[in-house]
Amino acid sequence: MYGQLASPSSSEVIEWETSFLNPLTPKTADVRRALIILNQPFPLPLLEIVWKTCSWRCCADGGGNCLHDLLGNALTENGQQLRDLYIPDLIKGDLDSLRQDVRDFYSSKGVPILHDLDQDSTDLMKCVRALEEKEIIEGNEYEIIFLGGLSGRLDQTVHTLSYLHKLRRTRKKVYVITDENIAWVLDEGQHRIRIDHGVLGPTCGLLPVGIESTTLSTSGLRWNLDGEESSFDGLISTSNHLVPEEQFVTIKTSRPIWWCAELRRKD
Ligand SMILES: Nc1ncnc2c1ncn2[C@@H]1O[C@H](COP(=O)(O)OP(=O)(O)OP(=O)(O)O)[C@@H](O)[C@H]1O
Ligand SMILES: Cc1ncc(C[n+]2csc(CCO)c2C)c(N)n1
Repeated sequence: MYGQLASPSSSEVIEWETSFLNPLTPKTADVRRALIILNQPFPLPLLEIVWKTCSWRCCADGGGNCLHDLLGNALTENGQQLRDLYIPDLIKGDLDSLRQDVRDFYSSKGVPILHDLDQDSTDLMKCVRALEEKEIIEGNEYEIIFLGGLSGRLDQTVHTLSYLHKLRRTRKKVYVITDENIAWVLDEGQHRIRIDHGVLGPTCGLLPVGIESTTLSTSGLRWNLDGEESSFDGLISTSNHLVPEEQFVTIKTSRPIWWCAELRRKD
């Protein structure tokens, strides 16, 4: 399916699951995932989980600072530098945020650091372009996990919302994960999301961002919709709840929407 449009046919139900967020799930060889670390703070337990599930890891410019600083000079139980266990495959961007000491550290570890001066694309887009080049060589599409990008600067947050909305046309699965949420775009059509209640919940939302309006029908939520119109200017399902007894949430939408679910805290 690589290189073709990812839009679903009208009768197809797209299946989603987030078992990769559960540290107990064994890594499956059939799904390749790429991690793109953005310039936003994230906690170590979350990094450990998303790092393990991805086979290609890239830092978008100042994302390299976040990775470097989070790991600090901590040692593993064997006395190894923790930082040495989290060496990305690439750092890319306009490099106006990557600090010199971080650049020197990762350079010394052999990480390619690509300076892309394009002033019409963001560091996030530059990293996706690098992944696309890799995919062309390998002939395989990766699922993407962006770490960060939904909080902080409003222009960057809206850019993330818009960019994933557009990526739905060419890619199958793209997720954004922050310390509080996992979120992704559901294209128009029918979706079934397997809910791991140990990882997700209790709150969730269906967000009509970037569209005039959509008609929504859902099951498995505390407040379901039944062919109702949802729009930015009208009804939006925020602060909805997953139902502990329900293993799946189903969503039928006439236009693309953002779906988000709260991540359960691990402390
Ligand atoms: N405050 C923020 N809120 C949300 N996302 C952010 C924020 N800061 C950075 N990002 C994400 O991290 C990426 C790398 O950020 P960095 O700070 O290195 O570059 P930038 O110069 O601010 O962003 P860009 O060059 O992409 O406009 C950005 O492309 C963006 O996707
Ligand atoms: C209409 C328009 N608005 C803003 C920018 C600025 N811009 C967008 S992406 C980017 C690169 C950041 O690393 C920069 C500077 C532009 N080019 N075109």
